Amino acid sequence: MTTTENKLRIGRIDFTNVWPVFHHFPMHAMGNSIEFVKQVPTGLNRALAAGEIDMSAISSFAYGESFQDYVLLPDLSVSALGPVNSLLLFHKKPIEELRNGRIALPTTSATTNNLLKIIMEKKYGGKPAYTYARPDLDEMMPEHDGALLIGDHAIKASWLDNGYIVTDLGQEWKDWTGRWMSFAVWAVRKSTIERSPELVKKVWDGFVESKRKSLQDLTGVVSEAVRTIGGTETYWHHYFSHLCYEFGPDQWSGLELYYQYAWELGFLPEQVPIQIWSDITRVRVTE
Ligand SMILES: C=C(O[C@@H]1C=C(C(=O)O)C=C[C@H]1O)C(=O)O
Repeated sequence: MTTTENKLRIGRIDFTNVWPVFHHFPMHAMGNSIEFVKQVPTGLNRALAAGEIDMSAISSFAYGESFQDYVLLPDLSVSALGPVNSLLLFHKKPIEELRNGRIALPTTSATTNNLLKIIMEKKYGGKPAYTYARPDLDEMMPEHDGALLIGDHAIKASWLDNGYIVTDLGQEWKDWTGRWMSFAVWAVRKSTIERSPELVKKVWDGFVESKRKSLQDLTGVVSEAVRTIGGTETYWHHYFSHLCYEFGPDQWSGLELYYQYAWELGFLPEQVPIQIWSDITRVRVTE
C-alpha cells in the first residue's frame, strides 16, 4: 500500500528535450503516490544527491559523482550520435584558437560543461579559463571568447542571427570518438529501490510507455513546443527525431569513455561503473 511516507519525489528537467518521456506519462494511474519536481539539470543533480528527491533525470556527469548511491534506469536517457542542436558553443574565433581563451559556462549544466573541458584539453590540447554564468548569451559574450548554452537557452539563441560561430558538442564528440554520448540519465537512489521497488517499477514502465507513444507520433510534443517555446513544426520534428531516448550497450559505451576521460583529467575522483537497475531485486554492474 502506498503511504505518504513512501510517496516518490521525481525530478523532471525543465527543458524541452525530455518531453517525450513525460508527455504521455500515465499520471492518472499513479494516484497520489508520486510528485514531480521541475528544475534545470544542476538543480536536480543537487536535490537527488541531497536525498530531497528519490529519482530523477539528471546530468550523466552527476551520476559519476554519486554513483555509490544511485542505480540507472534502463531504456531511458537523453543521448545522441552526432548533433544534438541544443548543446552549443557560441564563439568569436575558430575553436582551435580558444585553447588559451576565455569561455563562459552555464550554471545549468554539468555533463556538457565537462564535455567541453574534455574536448578542449584532450582534442585541442588547450586549457581555456572558464567562468560560470547565467545562461544568457548577451551577458556571457562581452567578456568571453566563447559561451556554452544547453537546453532551451541554446535552442532560442540558435534562432538569432548573432554572427557567432556555432559548434554542436554532440557532433564534436562523435567526430572525435565515433561514439554515442548520453547527456541525461534517469537515476534512482538505491535506498528508494529498497523502500519502494514496486512503485519504482511502475513509474519506470510509465516513462518507457510515454517515450514509446511520443516517438510513434511526435505531433503532441511538437505542437506543444511550438505553442510554448516558439519555432516551427519542422524545427521541432527535426529536434526530437535527432535525440535518442534509449539507454543500452551503445550508449553505455559512449558514457564509459566520457567517464574515463573525466577521471583521467581529475574532474571525477573515481572510475565510474555503469550500474543498471535490471529488476526489483537485482542490480547488474557492467565493466
Ligand atoms: C540534450 C541536452 O542534454 C542535457 C544536458 C545536461 C548537462 O549538460 O548537464 C543535462 C541534461 C540534459 O538536459 C540539452 O540540455 O539540450
